[in-house]
Amino acid sequence: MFIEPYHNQHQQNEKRTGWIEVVCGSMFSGKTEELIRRLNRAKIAKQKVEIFKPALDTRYHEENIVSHNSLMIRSTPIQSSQEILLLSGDCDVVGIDEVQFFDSGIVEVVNNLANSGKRVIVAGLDMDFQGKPFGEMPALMAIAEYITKVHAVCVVCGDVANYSYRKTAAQEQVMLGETDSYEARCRKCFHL
Ligand SMILES: Nc1ncnc2c1ncn2[C@@H]1O[C@H](COP(=O)(O)OP(=O)(O)O)[C@@H](O)[C@H]1O
Ligand SMILES: Cc1cn([C@H]2C[C@H](O)[C@@H](COP(=O)(O)O)O2)c(=O)[nH]c1=O
Ligand SMILES: [Zn+2]
Repeated sequence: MFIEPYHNQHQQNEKRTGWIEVVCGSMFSGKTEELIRRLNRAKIAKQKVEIFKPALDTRYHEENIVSHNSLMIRSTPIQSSQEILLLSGDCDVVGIDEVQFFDSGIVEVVNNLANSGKRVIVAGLDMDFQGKPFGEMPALMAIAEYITKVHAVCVVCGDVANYSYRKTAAQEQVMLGETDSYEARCRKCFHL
C-alpha cells in the first residue's frame, strides 16, 4: 500500500517540495479507488484538495469521480489541461482522474504544479485496447516521483490482468464504456 511521503521538517518555513504520483493500470484495476483513497486521506489531514476529470467522461456522473464499485468524490470536469492551472489556486493537493484523455499540455501543467509545491496525484490507463501506451501516460510516468501500477483480475482465467480487452470491433482509441464494451484480461487471454 502506498504511504504518503511526509514533508521534511526543515522545509516548514521554506517553500515546500511538491511531487507527482501516477496510479496506472488496466480498466477495473482499482485506479479510481486508489485515487479516491489518497484524496480522502489528504482531506482528513486538513489539506486543501482540488480534483479534476476530463469533461468528456460522463459515464457515471457529470461531476463526481465514481469508481466501478461506487466510491465517489466531488470533482471539476474540465475541457483542457490549462484549466487545471487556473482552477487549482492555493490548494495543497491536486487529483486528476482519466488523465490519459487530456491534451499534451497536461505534462507541463502537472510539472508546474509540482514545481510550485503541490502534491499531484494522477490516475489513468497506461495502455489502450490495443496494448499501446495511452496519451501522455508514458511522459507522466517519466517525470513522476512515485508510480503505482494496480492490477485487475482476468475475467477469462482469474490471473492478474493488466490489459483492457475491447469486446467490439471499434478501432478509435477513445471510446467510453464499461463492462458492455471492455473486460480486464491477463497477457495470455488478451492475445487469444
Ligand atoms: N475484473 C475485475 N478485476 C478487479 N476488480 C474488478 C473487476 N471487475 C470489476 N471490478 C471492480 O472494480 C473495482 C475497481 O474499480 P475502479 O477503481 O473504478 O477501477 P479503474 O479506475 O481502474 O477502472 C474493484 O474494487 C472491483 O469491485
Ligand atoms: C482501453 C480503453 C478504454 N477507453 C475508455 C473506456 C472507459 O470509458 C475509460 C477507462 O475507464 P477506467 O476508469 O479506467 O475503467 O477509457 C478508451 O477510450 N479507449 C481504450 O482503448
Ligand atoms: Zn487470463
